[in-house]
Amino acid sequence: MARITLETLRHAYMRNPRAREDFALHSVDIEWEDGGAYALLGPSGCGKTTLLNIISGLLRPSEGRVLFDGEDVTRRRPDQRNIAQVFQFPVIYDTMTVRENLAFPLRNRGVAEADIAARVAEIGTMLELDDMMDSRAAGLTADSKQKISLGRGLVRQDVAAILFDEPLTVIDPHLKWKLRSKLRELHQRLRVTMIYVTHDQTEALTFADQVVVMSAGEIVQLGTPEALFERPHHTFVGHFIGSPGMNLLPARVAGGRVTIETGAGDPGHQAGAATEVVGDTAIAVANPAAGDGPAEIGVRPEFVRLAGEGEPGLQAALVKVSDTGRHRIAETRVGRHTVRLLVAEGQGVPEAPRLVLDPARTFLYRDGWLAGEAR
Ligand SMILES: Nc1ncnc2c1ncn2[C@@H]1O[C@H](COP(=O)(O)OP(=O)(O)OP(=O)(O)O)[C@@H](O)[C@H]1O
Repeated sequence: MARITLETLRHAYMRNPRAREDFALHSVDIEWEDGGAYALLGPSGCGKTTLLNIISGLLRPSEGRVLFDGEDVTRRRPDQRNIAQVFQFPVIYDTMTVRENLAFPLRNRGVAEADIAARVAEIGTMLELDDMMDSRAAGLTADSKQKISLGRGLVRQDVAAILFDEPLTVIDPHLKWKLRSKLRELHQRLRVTMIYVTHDQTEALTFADQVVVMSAGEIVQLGTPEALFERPHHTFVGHFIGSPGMNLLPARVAGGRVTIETGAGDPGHQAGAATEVVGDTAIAVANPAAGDGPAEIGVRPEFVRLAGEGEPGLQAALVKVSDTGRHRIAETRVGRHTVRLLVAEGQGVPEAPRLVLDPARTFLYRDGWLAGEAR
């Protein structure tokens, strides 16, 4: 096992990259602790696979260094790095039995036969493959084949890390949940560094102790699932994590005072009388609002509530209330902007509600980043 450090990595697939958009990865700096369970989360095309392939050595970065326990491995080939990688689709030998497939990575490295037999049996049991150990892989379902792939990734005990690239894509939805919990349990037993790539927030949040969120070739936050929820470092994290995501409203800072720009006075604004917001509304935020200029306010629907009788609040207009099964969500307009909030079962929402944003959970963002926070 190893601590993996990525130092000022950049990668471009094209020759002579010039513009920022020519790079698939921009200046990635991160340290993966030895034995950690990480999820690498981000939308399609943000650079997750590129990052994973740089760690495993399938790809050499255009710039920067990869260190394992402080040792520079940037120029080492995959087979010299001791990394196990599980891909989206099964990589197995169809003509071999399940047992032979699982044993293969160990035989390849000259592990003693008695040790192979014990380890293969253990992994087979963990993945519930016991009753098919002597069947040929060719005849098995896609689910079972992918379980073998997972097993081949997990079977070696000497690896620096195991990398999973969307490994449950081909798995049936009900089995997906089970396997994800299984992987988490295996991590707790094996304590090997695991990096699990996904674009699915549920998958990331249930698997990992630490989630690395990527957007457009950049890491925008590394934190626990709670930290990503409670204090998003970037508006992208606020929006991408959570269902529904964070409310974002254009704002302005002047002399330390933060006001929401409701857009109510804009010529294009078609609000009815009840929705009209007169002027801009001062808002209390949790982080420093230093420096005048344009900004954004972010607050999650969980931290917006209806004002009580006579309590001041942000004037809004109700658009609709929907029930997702898990929550009731009220969608409102504040001037030109949408603000969603969670409302309790049976709680009435007036046509012209006033909204209170929890000042401890309302943040100011500048150019997308949480204001006043070190990156
Ligand atoms: N072999 C390649 N040649 C050229 N461009 C590539 C290559 N592989 C990836 N890219 C580009 O690099 C960027 C990052 O791709 P990457 O596959 O790393 O993203 P991803 O987050 O893993 O996406 P997905 O979830 O769709 O796999 C994308 O713009 C992609 O088009």
